[in-house]
Order: sequence, then structure tokens, then C-alpha cells
Amino acid sequence: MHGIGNDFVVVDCRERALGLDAAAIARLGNRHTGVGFDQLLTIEPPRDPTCAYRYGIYNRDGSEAGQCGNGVRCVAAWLARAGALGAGLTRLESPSGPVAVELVGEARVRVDMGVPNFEPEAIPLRSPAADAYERTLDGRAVRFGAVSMGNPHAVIEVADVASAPVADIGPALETHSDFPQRCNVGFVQIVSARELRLRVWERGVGETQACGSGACAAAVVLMRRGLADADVDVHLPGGTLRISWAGPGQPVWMTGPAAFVFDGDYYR
Ligand SMILES: N[C@@H](CCC[C@H](N)C(=O)O)C(=O)O
Repeated sequence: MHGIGNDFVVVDCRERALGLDAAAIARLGNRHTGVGFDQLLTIEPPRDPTCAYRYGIYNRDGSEAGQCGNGVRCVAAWLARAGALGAGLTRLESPSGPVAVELVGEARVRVDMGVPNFEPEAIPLRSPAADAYERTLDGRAVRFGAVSMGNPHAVIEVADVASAPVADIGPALETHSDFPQRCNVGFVQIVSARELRLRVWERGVGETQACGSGACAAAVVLMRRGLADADVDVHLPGGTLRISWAGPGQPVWMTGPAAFVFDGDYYR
């Protein structure tokens, strides 16, 4: 499946656990000798009894993630196709806590992505709390905002996203020692208060066509600084997401598509 080009292998683990370790997941994620994906998603029975299902998220390098915005829309669409999603909002359990999903069209999903957390310990980021942080990378001073959307994000404002140094600054900030669990790095251009352009260097993957939690992170970092309206369209290389946030203490809402590509069997 994919969500605006962020692609997934989705495994039905409702009755049987995945049973693959990190190395086996990374082999499956290899685009030449495996199947290939940005993330592998598992659909499992919930541990939290208030949720209908749980989903697991594994990056292409085999590492686990706490949230995946494009992935949760695909999970919702997959459950709907399996006849396992009711009407209205359904609570799903992500590794970082509950979210709520709702089908709003044939192939569109609206998601309550939870309340963004700007506290450095929650991200986690080794630093006193600030609206903007600065670190020197490759001899360059880089300013960024940081937030947890259930997974760690750094957000760098740029004048032109097309020429942003995604492949240089992305991995350097992802692996900076002040992010003890690494981080996803977004490069965001403000087109207007209602429109943003974004490219994301994802932890454990590299640059992807789109990152849903990254779109939420970029939007709330700019909204908090008064640089974006409460509803924005975030344009990523693979497509556009609508992100809405009413402000501190409120959840972030994300709306966007989810697409099926093929069903298959994998021979280990
Ligand atoms: N593509 C995702 C984010 C997946 C996890 C991320 N790489 C991490 O390690 O936190 C999205 O759409 O949010």
C-alpha cells in the first residue's frame, strides 16, 4: 500500500505474530532482493482494550517507530476493506498510544494523530526547552524546531524546499548525539499561511516521497510560531495532506489518501 508515495508492506498479524527480527525485516525491505518498502506495518490484536486493533511500525533498516501518519491511513483502509472498520471514529493503538481514524471518502482517511509534545524529554532531545534550537553541522549553524508526534521530529524552515540540503543535513541531524533515539528531519518552505512545501529525511529510511507525522510536525511547529494558519495544506513530493490544529493541548488532525497496490506471498 502507499500513502502519497510513502510505501508499505502491510502484514495481517491478527491471528499470527510477524515472527521476523530486525535483520529479517531489513532483508524484506531491500528493494532489489526483498519486496521493498519505507515501512513494514503489522495489524495485530490490541493490548489496550479501548482500541479495536494495534499496529506495529518498522522502518526499512529494521528499527521500530512510534508513529507513522501515512501508515495509519493505510491501516484504516486495509481494515475497512477487510470489513473490520465500523462507521465514525475508530480507536487504533499505535506503539506510542491511541489514535482515531475515520474513512471520509472512497480512499480518504481522517486521523486524530494525538496531542503534539514539545517537551525535550518527550522527543527526546538533550536540551533545555526552546521554540528554536541550534546546532552546528558540517561547520554550518542549523536552526530547527522539535516536537514529538509519537515519534521524534526536527523541523528546519527553508526558503526553497527544492534546493534544501536534505541528503546532507538530514542524516547529520538524524544521528546527532543530542537526539538519543535519532530523529526524522523535515525541511519546510512557507508558501503562504495556508500552504507549506515539505521534504522529509526519515529516520531509518532516508528521504521519502511523504511523511504524515512529519507533515503534522512541520505544521504545528510553524503554527506555534504564528507562521501558519490552523488549517494548512502540506505539499510533499508524493502528494498533499490537510493538517489542522486548534492549538496547545489539542490533537492534530490529518486527512489524506490511502492506496492499495497488490496482495502477495513472501518466501523467507
Ligand atoms: N513515514 C512515516 C513515519 C515512519 C516512522 C519514522 N521513520 C520514524 O522512525 O519515526 C509517517 O508517515 O509518519
